[in-house]
This record gives sequence, structure tokens and C-alpha cells, in this order.
Amino acid sequence: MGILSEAYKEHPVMDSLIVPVDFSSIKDVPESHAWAQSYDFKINSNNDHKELRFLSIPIIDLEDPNVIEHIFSACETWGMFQVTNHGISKHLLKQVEFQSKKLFRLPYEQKIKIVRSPEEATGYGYPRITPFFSKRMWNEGFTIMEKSLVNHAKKVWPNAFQGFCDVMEEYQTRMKHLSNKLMGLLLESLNIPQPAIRESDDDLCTALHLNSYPACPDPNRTMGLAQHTDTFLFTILHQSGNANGLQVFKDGPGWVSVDPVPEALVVNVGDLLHILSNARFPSAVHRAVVNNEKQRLSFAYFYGPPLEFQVSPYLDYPGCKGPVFRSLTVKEYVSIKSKLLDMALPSIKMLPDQNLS
Ligand SMILES: C=C1C[C@]23C[C@@]1(O)CC[C@H]2[C@@]12CCC[C@@](C)(C(=O)O1)[C@H]2[C@@H]3C(=O)O
Ligand SMILES: O=C(O)CCC(=O)C(=O)O
Ligand SMILES: [Fe+2]
Repeated sequence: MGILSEAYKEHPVMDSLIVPVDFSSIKDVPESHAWAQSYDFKINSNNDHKELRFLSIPIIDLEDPNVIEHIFSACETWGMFQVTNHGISKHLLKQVEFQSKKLFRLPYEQKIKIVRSPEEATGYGYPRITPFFSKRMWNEGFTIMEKSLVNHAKKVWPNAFQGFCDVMEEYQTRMKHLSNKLMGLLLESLNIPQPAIRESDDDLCTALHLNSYPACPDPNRTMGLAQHTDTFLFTILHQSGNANGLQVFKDGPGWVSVDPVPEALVVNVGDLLHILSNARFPSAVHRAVVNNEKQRLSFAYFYGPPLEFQVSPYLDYPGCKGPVFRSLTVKEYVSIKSKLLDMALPSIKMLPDQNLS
């Protein structure tokens, strides 16, 4: 999605909110990264729901004959599920992990050479949502979209970039394939006739984002990735190294831990699928916390329709009371999200009288 930067250009991010600190040289959590003590780091903090304490998101076997029903129910209840039998080999996941470790282990001066530029989408840096929070996150990331990959890799490994590029390219190809399959299942679960979303495969908005959460001296004072919803249709996430960290917010129990399940990948609903489903599927509010033992890595693959695609709520289902959101292009939504973050969805809600015909 080279042209995704067209949508970001209107809201360039200041350099100081992109360039991470050198985490390898930090012995204590600095003020810049110390979140308020009142910040809710706890899991299942709502004591009224003790019985929900051990809740977990559904695990769905993609070869289950009832996969459509399971996906519908998981998306409606959680906006998130884990999938098994997804066809991504353990070997490839290990290679992505190996190459990512190699990248984040580079000396600081090297990583700085591939910092994301203020209007761009790809490269090394703090999470994109950083400007919306007064404190920095305990996270360094690297975003890959097709064209940028080789250029960035050449800057840090002029003679040895190929290994990194081959693995990341292979992973993106496999992820796109799995995403096309999941998209079909998600649309079927919503009874939406397969639209043009997947016709122009080349123009799809896809991105691979590698997250690294360095081991933190005081994990209860800082946040790995602050709460957010993902922008596109859905995200496929691999939590590497069996390290906990991901949490999803559910009304009632509060923050629920999404523990890594060997061989499973996490799938979460993003804002565009929330709009397309006419709010029947929640866009999963999630975050990542850190630990003091070891670095945690996660790999997120974002999948969306082409930038010019018009996203409209689908209304042909029993009990539909009219559109919850106005329709808009992907590009317009990305631009609104860069400006408003969690107020983006409320800002495109239809007013009650706009639904009267
Ligand atoms: C395609 C994208 C989705 C993403 C913004 C990005 O351009 C590349 C990084 C993605 C990420 C990863 C961490 C959380 C997130 C909210 C962020 O700040 O950057 C997501 C973005 C998103 O879903 O909008
Ligand atoms: O690291 C995680 O578990 C969450 C990552 C995430 O939410 C993202 O990259 O959008
Ligand atoms: Fe996310």
C-alpha cells in the first residue's frame, strides 16, 4: 500500500514522536515512559465479574465444518478469536521471529537509519498512535509494505539484505492468502455477497508490522502498546515466544488476557469490518502490556480493501434498523483516523434523523 502515505500526509507526525529511545541503554523507566499510577494496568479489574475472570477468546479450527457459525459468534461477542489449521508453517513463523530479532538487535545508530519519515507509513519507530498519548510506549516497531522493504533492508545490511527480505516477502504472501480465505468466511458469516473487495488483489491495503517490547525494569509503570482499535478490516497477529502481553477489552469483565496458544494465530476485527457489518461485529479494543523478564515480539498483518474502495454498512439482515455509519472510502477513513483516533468511528455515525426516509 505505497499510496497509504497519501492518507497520512495530511497529518505528519513530529520526529520526536517517531524516533524511539535507545531501550538497550535504559536501566529505569524514564519519566517520558512512566504512565500515571491511576492508569488501569490490571486484568479483569471489574470485581463484580469474578466469575468471568477466567474468560478467554474462542479458538476456531478453520477445518471445522461449522467454522462460519463459530466465526460469526466469536466476532459478535469478542471481535476477536484465535485460529488453528491456518496453513502457516511453524518453520516460517520461526524464520520471521529470527529475522525480527536480528533487526531489533541492531545497534541504535543502525536502526535510526531506517526511521519512518513524518508523512510515511513504513520504517522503524514508535507506534503510529503515539501523538495521542502524553507518555511514550515501551515499544519499537518496524512497518513493511511491499516497495519499501528492500530499500530499508539495504540501508542496514548493504550486502546481506536478501535473507530478511525473502522471509518477510514469503510471510506477506502467505498472510495475504490466509486473509483472502478469512475474508470469504467473514463475509459468508454476515451473509454479504462476495463484493469487489478481493477482485483487485494488487491494490489491497495490506501491511506487516513487527512489534518489539523490550524487557522492562518496571512493567507496572509503563505501557507496551496503548489501547486502540486497528483501522483496517481485520488483523492477523502472531504472538511470538509464548510470551503473554496482549489484552482485549470486554464490557463487564474489563481487560481479558489473550494468552498465546501454540500453533494458533489471533484474528481481530478492525474498524472497517465494524462499519461493513453495521456495528454487529465490534472493532476489538486491545493493548499490550510488558514484562520484566524478556523481550516480547509480535507480528501484525493488516488487511484492508483498496484505498478508493467505498465502505458501506451492509443492511440486508433481519432486524436492521438502518445504517449506523455513513459510507466513505478507505482513504477518507484512514485520514479521519489519523486525526481523531478513537473518536473516528463516533465522528462518522449517522444521526438518528438521518435514518428517517
Ligand atoms: C497499516 C497500518 C496499520 C497501523 C498503521 C499502519 O500504517 C502501520 C502500523 C499499524 C499500527 C501497528 C500498531 C497499532 C496501530 C494502531 C499503530 O499505531 O500502528 C496500527 C495501525 C492501525 O491499525 O491503524
Ligand atoms: O503485540 C500485541 O500483542 C498487539 C499488537 C497490536 O495490537 C498491533 O500491532 O496492532
Ligand atoms: Fe492492534
